[in-house]
Amino acid sequence: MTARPGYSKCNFELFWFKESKRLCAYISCAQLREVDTSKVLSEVLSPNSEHGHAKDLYVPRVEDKNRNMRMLKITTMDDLVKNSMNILEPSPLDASGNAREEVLSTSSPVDLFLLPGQAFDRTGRRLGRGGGYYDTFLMRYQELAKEKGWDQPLLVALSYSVQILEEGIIPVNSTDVPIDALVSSSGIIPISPAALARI
Ligand SMILES: Nc1nc2c(c(=O)[nH]1)N(C=O)[C@@H](CNc1ccc(C(=O)N[C@@H](CCC(=O)O)C(=O)O)cc1)CN2
Ligand SMILES: Nc1ncnc2c1ncn2[C@@H]1O[C@H](COP(=O)(O)OP(=O)(O)OP(=O)(O)O)[C@@H](O)[C@H]1O
Repeated sequence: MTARPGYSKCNFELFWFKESKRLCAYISCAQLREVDTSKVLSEVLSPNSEHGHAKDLYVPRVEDKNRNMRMLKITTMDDLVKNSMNILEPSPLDASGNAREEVLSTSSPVDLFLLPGQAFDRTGRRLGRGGGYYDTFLMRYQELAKEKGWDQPLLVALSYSVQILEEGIIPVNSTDVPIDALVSSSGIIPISPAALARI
């Protein structure tokens, strides 16, 4: 699988991305051969960019092996340090020693999640890395949004074309949270009514 230059540029012209004010995104890991999010996230964080700091960005930090992951706010890529799995993640404290804002404790909704995965299908199945981190987190977030009466965020997975498998191959269990849309270099696949309504 080769990296595709320009991938992020074309797909993040995406309406959903442009419209989002608060997003949760993964920090891509080359070893895991994930779609690169570094360029688009640097742009989100760059004060000189077209988007400025108009968007709040929260990224994952794994807390333990018990499926606990938090999404912490970062303001610069320098907020990230490598963890034991070689994935960049935010330190719990910012440069001034203050606890970073956690998305489940904030008072406004997230519009968009950019999700990683090993494989996906057109019915919204996502095969993660077996940690259950995202499924657990997404379930918690969706419950919070329900309690607060917020719109549910759009769950968009970033995929290489070869990671999109035929229907019925990816196993699902009751805890799997389906995705709303798939974005690959060959285009956008809206899946849920929410994605179709917002395209
Ligand atoms: N970029 C990124 N960040 C992420 C995730 C992710 O999938 N991608 N996660 C999503 O949950 C969480 C971390 N979970 C992870 C779980 C396993 C492996 C991993 O390296 N798995 C190896 C096999 C390891 C082993 O079994 O020894 C692999 O898949 O090759 C990485 C991240 C939170 N952050
Ligand atoms: N919300 C949840 N509550 C309880 N157990 C869960 C929940 N979500 C996932 N699990 C359990 O965690 C384990 C791993 O889940 P799964 O294989 O779906 O992870 P994954 O989707 O591959 O990983 P990730 O979500 O981190 O990308 C499974 O045993 C699953 O039943």
